[in-house]
Amino acid sequence: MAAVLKVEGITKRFGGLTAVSGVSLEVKQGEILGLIGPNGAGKTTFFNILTGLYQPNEGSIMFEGRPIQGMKPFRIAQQGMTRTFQNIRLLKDESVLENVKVGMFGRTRSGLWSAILGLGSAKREEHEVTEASLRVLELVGLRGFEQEQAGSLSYGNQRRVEIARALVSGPKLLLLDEPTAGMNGQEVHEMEALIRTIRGSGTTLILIEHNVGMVCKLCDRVAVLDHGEKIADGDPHEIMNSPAVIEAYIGKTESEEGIPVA
Ligand SMILES: Nc1ncnc2c1ncn2[C@@H]1O[C@H](COP(=O)(O)OP(=O)(O)OP(=O)(O)O)[C@@H](O)[C@H]1O
Repeated sequence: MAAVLKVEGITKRFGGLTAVSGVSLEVKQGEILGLIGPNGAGKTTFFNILTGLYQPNEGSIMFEGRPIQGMKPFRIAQQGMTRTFQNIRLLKDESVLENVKVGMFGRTRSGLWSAILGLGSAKREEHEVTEASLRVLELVGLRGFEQEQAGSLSYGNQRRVEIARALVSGPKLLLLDEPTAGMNGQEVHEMEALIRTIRGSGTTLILIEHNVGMVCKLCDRVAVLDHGEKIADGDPHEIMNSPAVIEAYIGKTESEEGIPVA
């Protein structure tokens, strides 16, 4: 399988703190890659670098064979890499439909003046954006909710709106930052099914997730960050049993601390 994303030697420093240190990673077409690690390991910083919010101090990023460093976030989204955030970021007073349409910002061809003057091309485009938004709402299971106020939806459904917004432009690679954070068991179960549906529609995914059970069930491969470094990359079940990964999660081993590890 071809690599959709190829990251080599990415480092990001904040003053004296190295949040991401020499990380290399490949993501193949059609796979779900889990990105895990303890709190503060550098996972979100890594997403922020991929999507252009932060510039790395070192390293290179190739997306579909083209370098994307230095591009602004909206340009990277135009290239086909979109994301959701750990904290839900919706226009809570706007309708679900309007929130999803925001995901097409920068993708439309008609200029501001055609829209203001009500020209036919702008109207056609508006219709296409609405149709695309409704299709993606169907995919995430929210058809029928399009006129609801986004802020009035349940937590789980607000996350679905965020995902719909990230999907409406038809990305090749979707980055999900803790999509099940704060969800109950039923919502987690539904999110797993949605992620499978998204992959089934041909989108490659990287998933930051603390729910290890879900990672094992869903991901084809898992990469582990600890203190900014990639300490493992491979089959989810093998990774979860790796001593280095167990130690990263539960701290020092009994040989160092004299405390039996449960
Ligand atoms: N803008 C910033 N300025 C300074 N330090 C930052 C900044 N962003 C992140 N950091 C630091 O970089 C380190 C990695 O943070 P990051 O949020 O990437 O970790 P994480 O693995 O996503 O953690 P969590 O699982 O808790 O979300 C942390 O020590 C954090 O405090």
